[in-house]
Amino acid sequence: MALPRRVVIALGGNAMTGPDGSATPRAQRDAIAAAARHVAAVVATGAEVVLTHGNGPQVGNLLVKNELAAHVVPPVPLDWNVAQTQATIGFTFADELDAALAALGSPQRAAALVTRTLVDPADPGFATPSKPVGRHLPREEAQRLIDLGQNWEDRGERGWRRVVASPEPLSVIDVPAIEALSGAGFVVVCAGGGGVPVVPGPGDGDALLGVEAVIDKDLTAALLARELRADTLVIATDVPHVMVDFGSPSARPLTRVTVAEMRAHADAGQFARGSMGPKVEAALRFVTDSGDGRQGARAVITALTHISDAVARDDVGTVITAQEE
Ligand SMILES: NC(=O)OP(=O)(O)O
Repeated sequence: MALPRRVVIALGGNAMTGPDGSATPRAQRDAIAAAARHVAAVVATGAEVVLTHGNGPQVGNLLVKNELAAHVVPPVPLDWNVAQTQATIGFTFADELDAALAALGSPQRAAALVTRTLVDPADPGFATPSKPVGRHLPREEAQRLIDLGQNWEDRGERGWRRVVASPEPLSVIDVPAIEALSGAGFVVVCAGGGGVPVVPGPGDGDALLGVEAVIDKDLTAALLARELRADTLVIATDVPHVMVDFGSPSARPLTRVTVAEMRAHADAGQFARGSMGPKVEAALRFVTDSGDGRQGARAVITALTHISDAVARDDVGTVITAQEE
């Protein structure tokens, strides 16, 4: 297998909290330091690396702070919260990536970019909140907040979680800046939390406007990878493989699958909405939409601890390709 030239890596917001879901600054810094070492190992393979990350736990916590302090200081809209999470996670990643790269003897350094993603103001995702954010709560506490007008849904064993509007990403506005930074040798941290959602201004030549939503970062990662003409999209999660028949005696890991096989599994309802579902959808979109004359675009879904092996080898994680190779 030829080593990829450009790799986009997507990390979940949960990978940047403590093992118990703790989102204290110390827990987030420690988790990001561990993740940065794995990302630096990918850089050491020689690929140009662009890193994007989630913000589900962090942006949900900012929402709570806004609401609790609303009688003291003016609350800010959700798109501002997304930008704030890009800044805090971005600078922490830049610090930790710089250290991890230096430890490997790499001269490369990181740069974090506040990034906007265009969405359609008429997207149905605004009317039907679906993106889980923030902490899990027991049903009784969630019900109290539902009674106050919030949207919460049952997320199974861990409890209930708030859901917010989540439109489809249409275009990553700042791709030219990402390309310039990457071309100058930086490991670029960008499009965090799926990007700050923006819509066109009301008139010709008007500035873009932020809108209150949180975009799914895996779907933005697929779009970003395609717009950057990456060879490989790596979606890091907490399991080594995507499973089918999960939780049943016939459960089995998927290793190498074609787009057609993976689409059939997805259509059969194998992957949970709000967890493995968007990762699989993102992988399918990237491989399908990258079929514009380039050979070998592939997506890998695997554990964070396996990402450098997944870039250098073709037998690690769940590998999705256009056709059997
Ligand atoms: N924005 C987003 O998808 O974040 P998570 O991956 O943390 O849920």
